[in-house]
Amino acid sequence: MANVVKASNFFQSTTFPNHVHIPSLTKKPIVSFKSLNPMASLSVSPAVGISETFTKLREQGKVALIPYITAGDPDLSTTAEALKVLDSCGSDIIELGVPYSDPLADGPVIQAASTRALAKGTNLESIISMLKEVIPQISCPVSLFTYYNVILKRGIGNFMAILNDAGVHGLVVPDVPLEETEALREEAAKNNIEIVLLTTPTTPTERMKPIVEAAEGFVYLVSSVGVTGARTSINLRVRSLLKDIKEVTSKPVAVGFGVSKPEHVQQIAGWGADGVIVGSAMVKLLGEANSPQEGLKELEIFTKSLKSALP
Ligand SMILES: O=P(O)(O)OC[C@@H](O)[C@@H](O)c1c[nH]c2ccccc12
Repeated sequence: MANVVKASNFFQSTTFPNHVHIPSLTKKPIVSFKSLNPMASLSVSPAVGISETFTKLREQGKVALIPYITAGDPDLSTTAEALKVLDSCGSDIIELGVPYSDPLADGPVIQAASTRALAKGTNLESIISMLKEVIPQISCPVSLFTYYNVILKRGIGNFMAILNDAGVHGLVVPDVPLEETEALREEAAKNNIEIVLLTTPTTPTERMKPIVEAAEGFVYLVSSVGVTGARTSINLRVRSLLKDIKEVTSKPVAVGFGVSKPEHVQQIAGWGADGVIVGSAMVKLLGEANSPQEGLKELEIFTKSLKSALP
């Protein structure tokens, strides 16, 4: 695995990896999801978009719980069930990661999850096939999470149309250079998709401002330098970083990286964040359990513990 660059350099990079490893893509969906759940025909009211979700939460004085899981780990049918569990446990937005062979900004937990998912043949096509079945059954919006090359490989317009057709509402692309986000936003807007952008503790103010200005849905504040992965404590600088960002925008700001305990989400909410993103801690429960059923049960218990710690 390529040596992982510091996320701070990573996010400010104006170039992205010039080596491109794209897993071999199988064209047919891995599993048909119709048979999995006899209730599959049931659908809930269509989810509203990312911005609307935050508007509603603000009116209720609530803070968004935003889990991240890697699609296809331990397998896509478990991912389908995990999305429903996360939704039923009160997640407000779900970040679903497309596994990638060179996840430079990811720590060992998500890197391992991506490797397992790719080994199972997971690709964008099989993920989209699963989402077309599951999204009508959940009430919270889904935001896809992918590295830039997955988009470029298919063409930006085609990629956005694929997401729109599946009912995806948001998109997070951690390695897209700010200078290239306009092309993404243009095609995304045609497909009712909001492009979330990230800022970090080492992003200079003069760069944070255009990022915040261009961000749609919410601003993703990366809490600490380095890669994704549960931390024992949250960087205390997040408090002042939130203040700095909120001085230049009224857009919602959600904090991610390292969040792994109810006291973390409580602390971040207390600092004025509009949302909290939890990834590795969720991915670990699902991907490293003795069985998919056990992983789903632990995910449910953990998600409920985080939700109850949020206003
Ligand atoms: O895993 P953590 O430390 O809880 O952080 C959220 C993170 O997983 C998710 O938002 C994410 C997954 N891969 C990324 C790459 C870059 C930025 C963010 C991410």
